[in-house]
Amino acid sequence: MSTESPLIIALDYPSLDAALCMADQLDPRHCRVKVGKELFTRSGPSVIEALHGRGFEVFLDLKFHDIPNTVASAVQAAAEQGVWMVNLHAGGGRRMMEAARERLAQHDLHTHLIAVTVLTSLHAEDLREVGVTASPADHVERLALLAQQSGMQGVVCSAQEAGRLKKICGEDFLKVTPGIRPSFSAADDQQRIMMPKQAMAAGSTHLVIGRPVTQAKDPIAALAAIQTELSVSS
Ligand SMILES: O=C(O)c1cc(=O)[nH]c(=O)n1[C@@H]1O[C@H](COP(=O)(O)O)[C@@H](O)[C@H]1O
Repeated sequence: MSTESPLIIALDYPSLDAALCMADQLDPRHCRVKVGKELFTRSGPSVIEALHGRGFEVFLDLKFHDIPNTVASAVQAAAEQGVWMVNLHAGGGRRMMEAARERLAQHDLHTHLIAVTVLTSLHAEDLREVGVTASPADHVERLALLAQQSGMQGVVCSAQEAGRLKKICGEDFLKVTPGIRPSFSAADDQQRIMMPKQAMAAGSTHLVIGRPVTQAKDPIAALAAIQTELSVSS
């Protein structure tokens, strides 16, 4: 089932049962879901099958980063499971991204392929420690341009960079933004954050939201509050 909603709920749970318990409270007409490293490592492809069976479009977030052939094969494996979106790290470089893109084309697979730029948990000092002297915004811009030239359909970035990327990469280039924090939630381990409505106004095309919903006392009330905030015009 396809949806117009920009919301992607991160099912960061330690078991298939816990993830499906949450999914069963969600409506695939109103959001997509994301399966990440913990859940996939524990449950394997069966979680994807179960979510597809419930009508959800799935973003498989395994952030591949390896030599070109290995990443291309992993992306193919993900796409063959019918996921809506899969990601890799732009830091893996042009040849890695091109190999993944070409592999999908060779097999006529239409999964959205996007590249992670600078993780939303990082700030300038973290980048300096790994030898990157550029600001997070400049490094995101550099990686996003490289991702676009390498045939990616978009990037994962923070909403703080979405406006700049809209100008330089265009509106159609996807800006999938985690680090979304409604007024009622804590930042947790995220550094470059923004509120949902502001993120959409800045140019995000999709909002990834995990703990503000999944760890809320009443997850469905939290999600409803976010949806209301998004639909109220300013
Ligand atoms: O690729 C991602 O989804 C991702 C990239 C990034 O830079 N930052 C980031 O938080 N994520 C993921 O987005 C989700 C954010 O979850 P919350 O911080 O709980 O809302 C987690 O599943 C992260 O793994």
